Amino acid sequence: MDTTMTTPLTQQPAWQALLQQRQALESQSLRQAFADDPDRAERYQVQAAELLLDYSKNRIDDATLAHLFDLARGAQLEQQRDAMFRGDIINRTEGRAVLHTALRNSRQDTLQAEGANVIPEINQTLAKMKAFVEEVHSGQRTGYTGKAFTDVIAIGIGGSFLGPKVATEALRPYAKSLRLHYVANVDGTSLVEKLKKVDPETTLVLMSSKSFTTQETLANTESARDWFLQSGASQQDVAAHFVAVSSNVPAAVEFGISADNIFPMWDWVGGRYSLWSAIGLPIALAVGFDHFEQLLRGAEAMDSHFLEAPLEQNMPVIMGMLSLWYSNFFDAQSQVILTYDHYLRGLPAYIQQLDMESNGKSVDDAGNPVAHSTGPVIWGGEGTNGQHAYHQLLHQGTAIIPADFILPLSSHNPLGRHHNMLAANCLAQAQALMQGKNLDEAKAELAGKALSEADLDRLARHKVMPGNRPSNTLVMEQLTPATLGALIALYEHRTFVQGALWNINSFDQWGVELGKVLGNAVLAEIEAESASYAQDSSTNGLIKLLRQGSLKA
Ligand SMILES: O=P(O)(O)OC[C@H]1O[C@](O)(CO)[C@@H](O)[C@@H]1O
Repeated sequence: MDTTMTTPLTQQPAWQALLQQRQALESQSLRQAFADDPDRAERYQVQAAELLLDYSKNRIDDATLAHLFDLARGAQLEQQRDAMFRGDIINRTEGRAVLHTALRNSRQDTLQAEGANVIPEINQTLAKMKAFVEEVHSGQRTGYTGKAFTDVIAIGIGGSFLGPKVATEALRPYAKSLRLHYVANVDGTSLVEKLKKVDPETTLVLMSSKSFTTQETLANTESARDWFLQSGASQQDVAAHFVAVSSNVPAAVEFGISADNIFPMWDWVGGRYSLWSAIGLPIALAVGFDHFEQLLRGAEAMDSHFLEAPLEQNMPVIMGMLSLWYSNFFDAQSQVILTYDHYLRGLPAYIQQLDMESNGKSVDDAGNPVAHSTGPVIWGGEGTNGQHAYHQLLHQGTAIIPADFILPLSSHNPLGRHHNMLAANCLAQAQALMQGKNLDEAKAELAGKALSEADLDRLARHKVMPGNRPSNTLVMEQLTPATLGALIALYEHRTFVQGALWNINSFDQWGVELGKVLGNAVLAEIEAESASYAQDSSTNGLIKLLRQGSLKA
């Protein structure tokens, strides 16, 4: 089914209504809205898959929400969502289905995509992963000298790195004894520093690359293999220590990975949506296959909610529409993810790739320039650290930066009052953003200080906080494999919702290609016997410096 929108988004009646709504809300005070309506928090709250979203501190009212859902219906969001889950070719620039949801689908035996039933091969791969993880954990599978594995060097980049790394960090309380070390960057320092910590006899090298063409991952794997061979191991021993995950099995075999040690994935899984596939093998090695399965089940619970809940009570839809509301109607150029759990410290970087590589597009499905802004800059970090850094700008900067606060109700590490303090900071930050501080309040704070009227007025102006700064608060009882799975799936679907509304392809990433091609040409120039200096003058000058290794002329 072609789900391409017939009426462009900006020409839909709901878009026009939202423009007016934006004007009407200009004078809205969120602080006043809470004072006027004691039920506001309860009304603007939704629960799904063991997560609770409080979206009451947003620049919305009932009319705004109604128009946003109208806009979603006008854009055929439900039909587009169903097309994705069904396995239609919705990544039309690459001619691919988009079926990360099939990877965590325990309800169906059959799902046809790109001409084949994908469920049996998913299940076979899960079974192969399970067996492998159990063999490593039990010591049945050992290194070439018969010693049990103690460490895993997991090599991959982008989607073949961020998801596994973030999940491994987040699920640390569930960790088994294997130590995971992630290497992504082609900077040799990254690999060298990790290799210093491990013993080749007890180290498994797990390379993940969907394409098996990624320069960084191939270079790191080759260097890891050199390190292994230089330690006294033979070429034959490589088979016991090197494992690959890839959709390009022939390339992995050609690289020298034993066919038994290759875990397949498929074209219909986007890299940044792939942690649910064999790309998640490092997660299963870190925390056990049972916990990996719970991660899948948590994501599946969010999938069911996304598929079944009416738009008005649909968590990913609400979050996606709110995000669009600020991007398109408040000119919010960035959004911040603030995790109040140390184990979730890597999540902002994960969501950054997920959202920015998906929705950083400027042409629509037909290739025409979009008439509105698309993906915002996503950034963030862990609370409370950010409160002593960039929160200043969130509170008093000139830009509106919508924030997502993420908080488990209890900690895996109860330590005195620490969790209460952490949680209080989280709640207070959202409250401060929402209510702000007006001039009268700022002046009242200064009353009694020995200040002239002029100085008091000047100082008070510096202390004013505009308030009305929107945020969501996402809460879970505890960070578990299931709640982590639901949380990540929530952001995947939020990303989808926005891409669907904007009528862009959230599943390709052509923008990363040019740099790769130019990088090869520049590398050839740096390494050439005699450089031709055929680039622009800036690049030529920098190549010259690199070849010299000196700043001297
Ligand atoms: O898994 P691969 O094919 O090595 O790709 C790694 C990453 O590189 C990208 O293609 C971008 O260059 C991402 O989309 C992907 O997650």
